[in-house]
Amino acid sequence: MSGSFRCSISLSPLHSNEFPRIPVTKPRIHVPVPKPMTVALSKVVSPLRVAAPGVMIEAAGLEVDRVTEAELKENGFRSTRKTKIVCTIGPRTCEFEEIEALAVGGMNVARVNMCHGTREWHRDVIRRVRQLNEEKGFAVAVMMDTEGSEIHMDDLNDVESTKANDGQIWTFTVRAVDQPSRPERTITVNYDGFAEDVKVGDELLVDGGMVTFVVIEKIGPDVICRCTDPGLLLPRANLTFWRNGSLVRERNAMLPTISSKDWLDIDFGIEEGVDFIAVSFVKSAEVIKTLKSYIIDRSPGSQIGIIAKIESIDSLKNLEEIIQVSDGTMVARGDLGAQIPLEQVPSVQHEVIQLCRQLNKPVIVASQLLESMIEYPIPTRAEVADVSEAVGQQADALMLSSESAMGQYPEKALAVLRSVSLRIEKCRREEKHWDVTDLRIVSSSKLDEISEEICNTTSRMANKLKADAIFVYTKTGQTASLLSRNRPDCPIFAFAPSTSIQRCLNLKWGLIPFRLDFSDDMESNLNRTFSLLKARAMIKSGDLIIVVSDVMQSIQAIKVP
Ligand SMILES: Nc1ncnc2c1ncn2[C@@H]1O[C@H](COP(=O)(O)OP(=O)(O)O)[C@@H](O)[C@H]1O
Ligand SMILES: C=C(OP(=O)(O)O)C(=O)O
Ligand SMILES: [K+]
Ligand SMILES: [Mg+2]
Repeated sequence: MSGSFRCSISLSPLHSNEFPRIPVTKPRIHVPVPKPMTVALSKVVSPLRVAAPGVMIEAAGLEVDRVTEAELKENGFRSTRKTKIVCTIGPRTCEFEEIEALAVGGMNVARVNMCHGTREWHRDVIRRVRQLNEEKGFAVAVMMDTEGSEIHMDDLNDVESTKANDGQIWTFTVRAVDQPSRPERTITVNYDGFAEDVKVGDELLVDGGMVTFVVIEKIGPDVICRCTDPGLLLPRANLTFWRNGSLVRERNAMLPTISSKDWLDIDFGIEEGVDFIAVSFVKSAEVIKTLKSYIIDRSPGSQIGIIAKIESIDSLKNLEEIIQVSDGTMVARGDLGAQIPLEQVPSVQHEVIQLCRQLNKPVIVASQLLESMIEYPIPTRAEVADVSEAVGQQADALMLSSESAMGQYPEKALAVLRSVSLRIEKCRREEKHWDVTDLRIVSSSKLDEISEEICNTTSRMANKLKADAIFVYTKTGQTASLLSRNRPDCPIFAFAPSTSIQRCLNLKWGLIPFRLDFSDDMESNLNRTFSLLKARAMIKSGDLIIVVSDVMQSIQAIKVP
């Protein structure tokens, strides 16, 4: 299947919250920003809601993210957004109201990056997300991203950035330099072997080439460099070094994927009950397996999903095994682009997305999607094209990094992701792209294979019959996931018995996760669900629903009574 496709162009807006027309000649002036979901939210009044305004109570045992509920009502069933959105929480978005604004704007997963900030800072953020979920009826999942053993600069004494000019001489050192007495143009590096690994003549790339130096001399722990490509040095920026046009992987290639600091962060993540742990610089499947058994030992029955970040050369060599053992993957294009030639990044993205789909794992496309929106209120056309490509390739999720962590327009960036997703998904539906992909069998037992075939058939049936929704009653989330993998036209309402499964399903394409206690009696489950959803005006008589469950291996097509 190819990620590119044609799309007919309509001149009138399709949805009130769709991406606005962009002026062609004068960029960055007075462009209306897609309307946030707040208006729709005020309409979400249901008989089940009995507490203070905006607070959803589990009055009758059915919980759904209230923004999703609003989106469903506003856009209609088939046009509900399928592509999920991950937002990195940073200094710009860490207060309760700021996180709430992102949740209202459609954030499905909040990511904290342990590379920055203190554990206390992250704890506060995680707890605010949880509080928001509990008090306001969101189902935002939390992802903790490890620092990993990358080589990076220190935090620059807490200054926001510092400029390196052409020809200037800078010292990169592994000495512990006392902060106040640090000489000018001296940067400390976190990796002890750094000075030994580099050689005179090596190129030192900051953040994959945002600033470049050449090594001119080594004096013990100090590496003296001349700036050859000037630019801004940012706190904790990543460092790679290159020799004769190739990435140098000396002893640093032997650094453990999970450092001792990462293990402490992982303990912290387990204690705080995060939903996902994203592992930076994964090289092999082994590390994921080790982490999984560690988590099971520490926290039996834990639902924490492990996301493998594809951002190193080594991960590309072991791609399939890594994806196989992980619960999801992130195409971490930032560091990936510092380790392989930039022009190879798009094809790696395409390959990882395809492979994840085949192996039934969710995939996130990350980094620089809307980089210019750190500073500007609208994106560049090229960025919109990049987002469109990722949505067209049917990635499960898109991620904001600096745009939401420290940019000036986090909510606008989120609105752009939302509206581009809606638009491109609609194009795909109109083009009927659903019948082209041949999915390989992923199940290892005959019983699972039957479920898998049921899911494939269900999706085809739902597309052909133009069903309004697929309902899936899923105890582990697996059946829901197999449906999502088919990327059907209509939304998949996934009823799961726990809030942790509900949150984990939030990362998967097209799944609308509900928390619902259900029994083995499908008829009573259905009657109950229909009446609960009808009471909330989420379905109506006559809607065509295809129903599957992992309790009973069957498919039912039902008109809502
Ligand atoms: N917890 C935090 N505290 C301070 N700054 C942060 C935090 N999280 C993110 N940031 C800022 O947002 C930027 C983008 O975040 P991210 O993409 O996660 O990190 P990085 O660019 O280091 O890979 C970071 O470079 C940093 O400046
Ligand atoms: C998402 C990425 O990882 P991080 O932001 O942690 O460097 C990346 O490198 O693209
Ligand atoms: K990280
Ligand atoms: Mg990275």
